[in-house]
Amino acid sequence: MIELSNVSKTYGSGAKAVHALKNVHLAIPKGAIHGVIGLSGAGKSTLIRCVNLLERPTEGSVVVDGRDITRLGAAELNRARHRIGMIFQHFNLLTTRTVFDNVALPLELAGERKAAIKRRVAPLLDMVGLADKAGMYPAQLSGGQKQRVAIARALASDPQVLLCDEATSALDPQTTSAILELLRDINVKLGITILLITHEMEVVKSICHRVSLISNGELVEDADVGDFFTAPRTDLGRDFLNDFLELTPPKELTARLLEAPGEHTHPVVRLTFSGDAVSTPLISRLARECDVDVSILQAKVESIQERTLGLMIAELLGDTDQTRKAMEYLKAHQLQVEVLGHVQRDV
Ligand SMILES: Nc1ncnc2c1ncn2[C@@H]1O[C@H](COP(=O)(O)OP(=O)(O)OP(=O)(O)O)[C@@H](O)[C@H]1O
Repeated sequence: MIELSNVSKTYGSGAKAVHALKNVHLAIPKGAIHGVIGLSGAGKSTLIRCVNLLERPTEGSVVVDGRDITRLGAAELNRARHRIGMIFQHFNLLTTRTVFDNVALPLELAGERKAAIKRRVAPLLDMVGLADKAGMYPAQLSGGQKQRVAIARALASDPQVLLCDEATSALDPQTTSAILELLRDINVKLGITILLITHEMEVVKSICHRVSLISNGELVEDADVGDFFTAPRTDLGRDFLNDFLELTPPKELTARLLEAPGEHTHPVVRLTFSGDAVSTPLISRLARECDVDVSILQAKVESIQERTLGLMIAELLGDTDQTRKAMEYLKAHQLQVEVLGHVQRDV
């Protein structure tokens, strides 16, 4: 449905050139919900704006529903854009128009008749749960209600694709989940393909099927959401995951962590396990089979889509041979083992 091939975007030129996107390839099938995550300035907004040509790529093609929209003339591009809805972090509603008139706007611009507009807007307001707010003005609405109006407006021209630019970033957690629920509903009921950009892993976890990670204008990961949350492939992916899961070693331990092992040190490890490993009593088996003690400092079990993910930070207490054997044992049982550092052993 959406296919970006070799897309690059450079702002400015010469010494002031900013390479916001570099050779991006991205394929999103019809009906998918795809998230793009990245740090501030990574290129998320530029990427999503290239999909409806709010930004024109410097290079590459953007194919939406089989047509390369970078090659369309002005009139054709305008028509193509009608089938690509977009919602924004700050809603972008017209303050002097009522809720009804905001939703009606794209239809008015398309030259629809009043009666047809009325027939179209009423069910849309119903769908987003604002049937009783048609005559109100944006200033009289909460943030969540404003975003619902923006969603109804984006759906007015019957789009095949909905682009969401940090659509929940200005909302509190409860309102965020209600809006995400609505987006999921729209995806299921109307079969609309959704591309969203966010810096919130919670958004990705809640509704996305796949996720891409963007860093300095490059897509560095592109994975099924379950895979990304259980086994990110890059350091940045792991940082996002650990921040989201809040699984960082306690401060007093970090202060004592040494980078390299010493004569009387033992390793502190972060263990990530999924699938069968979650329900297997691996830690007690590890203690028995490798003759080590395991001191658990933090542990957490998360449900991500249909999969369970376990995380743990632990000290492995034993001599060098025992702890090495313990790490091999864990890896052999499909756990990811990351050595966070080493702490001095009490002797
Ligand atoms: N119109 C512009 N002119 C020049 N540089 C720009 C322009 N828009 C974005 N940039 C630069 O391009 C890079 C990517 O910006 P972009 O807004 O796409 O990132 P982002 O990931 O969406 O960031 P944020 O999460 O902070 O919104 C940044 O270095 C930014 O400063």
